[in-house]
Amino acid sequence: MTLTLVLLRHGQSLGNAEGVFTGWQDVPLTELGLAQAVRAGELLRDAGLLPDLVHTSLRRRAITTANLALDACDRHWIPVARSWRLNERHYGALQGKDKRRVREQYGDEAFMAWRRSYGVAPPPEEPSGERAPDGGAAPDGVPSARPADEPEGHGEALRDVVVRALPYWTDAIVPDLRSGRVVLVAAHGNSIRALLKYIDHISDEAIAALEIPNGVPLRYDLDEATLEPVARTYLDAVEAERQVAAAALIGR
Ligand SMILES: O=C(O)[C@@H](CO)OP(=O)(O)O
Repeated sequence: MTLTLVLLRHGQSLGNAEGVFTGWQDVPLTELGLAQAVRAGELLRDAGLLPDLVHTSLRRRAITTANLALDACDRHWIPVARSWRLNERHYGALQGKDKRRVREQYGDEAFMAWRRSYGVAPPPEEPSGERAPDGGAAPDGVPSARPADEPEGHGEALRDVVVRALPYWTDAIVPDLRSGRVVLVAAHGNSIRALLKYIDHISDEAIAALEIPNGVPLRYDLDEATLEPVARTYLDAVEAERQVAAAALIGR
């Protein structure tokens, strides 16, 4: 017997479209992102892969994506759980900064180490009275109240994301999987990379090459006893591959 997990990175966000480091900032989906979210639900419906419950981060790009996808496959009513532990990696001082400018200023090596290495954390935020303490203000400057159980964010290496996401995997997601239900996790590029680092035993070096496309459901069949992956499938492999290839151009 296998257990069924579906991982879904949010559709294209405003930060993605503008080439800006987003992290814990709470940005909306673009028109393309909204369409990708609906398409994700249609893919789930067409594959007969209907989630029984959903876990999301606390950011609207993941929550909106889950809502639209679930509506498109008539699973809008399923139970939902949310946690800051599924949030995007906190990008420290880089949040809100233009990726191309950061790459030009600090060079390719630092740019890629901050974005894709396992152990290198982005530079810490400068203390400033004008920003929300969690960097959670939307780009238009409207502050967003921090959810009650969300700690103040600091720049995180992917390693830090693994450390804070794993308790949620073990205590919240795994029990739902073990109950035999199809579990959807709607999250972010780097929080999904963190989960896959653990689930797929990806080495610290190899994780640098892993890119997660926007809005393409990724199905994992896990061995019931060991939780080892038996199969992994993007529901639209062509679109996933197209986006992964395009990711090489981010910041260029
Ligand atoms: O800006 C971010 O928060 C992330 C995800 O969009 O960017 P990157 O892909 O560079 O890690």
